[in-house]
Amino acid sequence: MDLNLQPSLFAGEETIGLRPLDGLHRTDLGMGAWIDVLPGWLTGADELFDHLVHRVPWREEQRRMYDRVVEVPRLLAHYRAGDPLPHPVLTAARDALSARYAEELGEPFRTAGLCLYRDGRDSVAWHGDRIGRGSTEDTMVAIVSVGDPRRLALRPRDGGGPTVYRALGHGDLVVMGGSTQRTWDHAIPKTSRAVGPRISVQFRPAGVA
Ligand SMILES: O=C(O)CCC(=O)C(=O)O
Ligand SMILES: [Fe+2]
Repeated sequence: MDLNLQPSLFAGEETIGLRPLDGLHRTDLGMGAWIDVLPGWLTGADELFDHLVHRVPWREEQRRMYDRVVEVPRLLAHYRAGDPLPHPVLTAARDALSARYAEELGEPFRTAGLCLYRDGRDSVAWHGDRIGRGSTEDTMVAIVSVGDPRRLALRPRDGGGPTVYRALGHGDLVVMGGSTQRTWDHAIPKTSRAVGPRISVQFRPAGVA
């Protein structure tokens, strides 16, 4: 794969693992929506990036846009409930998140979607994860990011209020919860800055997409 992979300063030095979830910080977005953020949850993020970029069976996807078929500007991989994940730390992350949010979520995280943004031209347009139950029910989508940070943008669907940004990469965790998927949209905007690749891993409960 032709990726602009920067050699890491710390390559091979940090063990891939998880820090405690204690430092999670919640931001109330209003309308029952919130995000929890924990920078640097994952240690050895550069090593994990390297592993995932080479081991995951990345797919290109096309999408029909009116009368045209367009390339989705990022690479994708999807793991259904029960599928083995591409690194044991992702299984540990999913289980730690399920335990942490058990009471509030009422069910475990089950599926994992992986996205690879090769450079600043890769992106995802404004959307909510509303293909499944997220359109009608409160739910959660937890995202672990490795590689160069990209901005996750969130804005209320009704047009009221300013856009919220969080730069995510290098092992950061964000959890979108409550009504976020149906009352807010999110996006990874394109950027003209010179950025290296980023991989995001999204954990969702069954029936949320
Ligand atoms: O890359 C990200 O952090 C967000 C991806 C996303 O919103 C999605 O795949 O639904
Ligand atoms: Fe999304």
